[in-house]
Amino acid sequence: MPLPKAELHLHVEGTLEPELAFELAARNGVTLPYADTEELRKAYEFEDLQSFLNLYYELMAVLRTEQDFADLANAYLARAAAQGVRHAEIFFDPQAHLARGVSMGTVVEGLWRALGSSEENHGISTKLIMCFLRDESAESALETLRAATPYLDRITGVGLDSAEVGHPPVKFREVYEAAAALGLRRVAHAGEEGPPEYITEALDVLGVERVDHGLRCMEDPALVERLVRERIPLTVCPLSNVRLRTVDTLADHPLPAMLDAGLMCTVNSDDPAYFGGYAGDNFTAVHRTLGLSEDRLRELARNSFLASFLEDDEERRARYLAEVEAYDFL
Ligand SMILES: Nc1ncnc2[nH]cnc12
Ligand SMILES: [Zn+2]
Repeated sequence: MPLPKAELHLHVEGTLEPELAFELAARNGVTLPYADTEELRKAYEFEDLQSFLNLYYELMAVLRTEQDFADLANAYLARAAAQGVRHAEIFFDPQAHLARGVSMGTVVEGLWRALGSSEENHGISTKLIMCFLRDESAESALETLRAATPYLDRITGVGLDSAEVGHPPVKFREVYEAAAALGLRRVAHAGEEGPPEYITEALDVLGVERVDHGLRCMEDPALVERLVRERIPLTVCPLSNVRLRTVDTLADHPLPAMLDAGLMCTVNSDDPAYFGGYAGDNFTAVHRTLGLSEDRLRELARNSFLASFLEDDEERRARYLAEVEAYDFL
């Protein structure tokens, strides 16, 4: 049995495996510019975040109906369950779908077909986090939030993703204020490719409770000290950082230094279909390559539940935490 964990940084569109992409393409009469899954997999060589995003948005063309989104989420939940994920807070990118003529209702209700029965079907509790694309306008983000208002009972929080550099958090001050007023939780990608200042801005201007990635905080000791003092969780994604060349190799990953500094890190998969591994694979990789001890792995798993938005169900959180403490690595 794998170590129980929560997944807090997972883009559902990034779980689209080549096999499912071709299946949905056939179902929806969409032609992909790749002959087969093998040729598609060969395109998974990324230079940086943008080169990945180009493929990520291109493949979304196959997602058209509620059932497509349900199938996508169910396939993820089944894989996550096999890797010890007990709770998942799942990102989705509505603007990428709205732009293709797929409605907010299709996306949210489709995902909900899987998430609403995830506990029974997969033993995983879930929450949904709606992300704004930071390379789109602030007005578009506000429109997206408006389009989501009929579905807010399904949505726990908002996030910020896509191309980071040149799109500082401050651009989204207004939509984050509006989201907070609606009672939504707030997270944002910051310090993946962007500078440490973006992390500070995400905290101070957007009021985020967790920072997604946050890796580049390590360039600013004062910021590290603050993140430690305020116990701000960072959702680190080791295999993603290698594939997107944020770090040279996994052996160079700053995760051990981050933990030694006292940062509240969690380990997550980001876009597992593209980056070579799901949550458990990321844990295994940091154990094997970075030599993280069993105590450190347990700390990462504990942090994942502590950093999750389970305030509405503290009993459940306590149960998951007890599972982590009782876990026997042998
Ligand atoms: N790692 C990542 N960074 C920014 N935006 C993303 N969208 C999907 N994955 C992402
Ligand atoms: Zn991400």
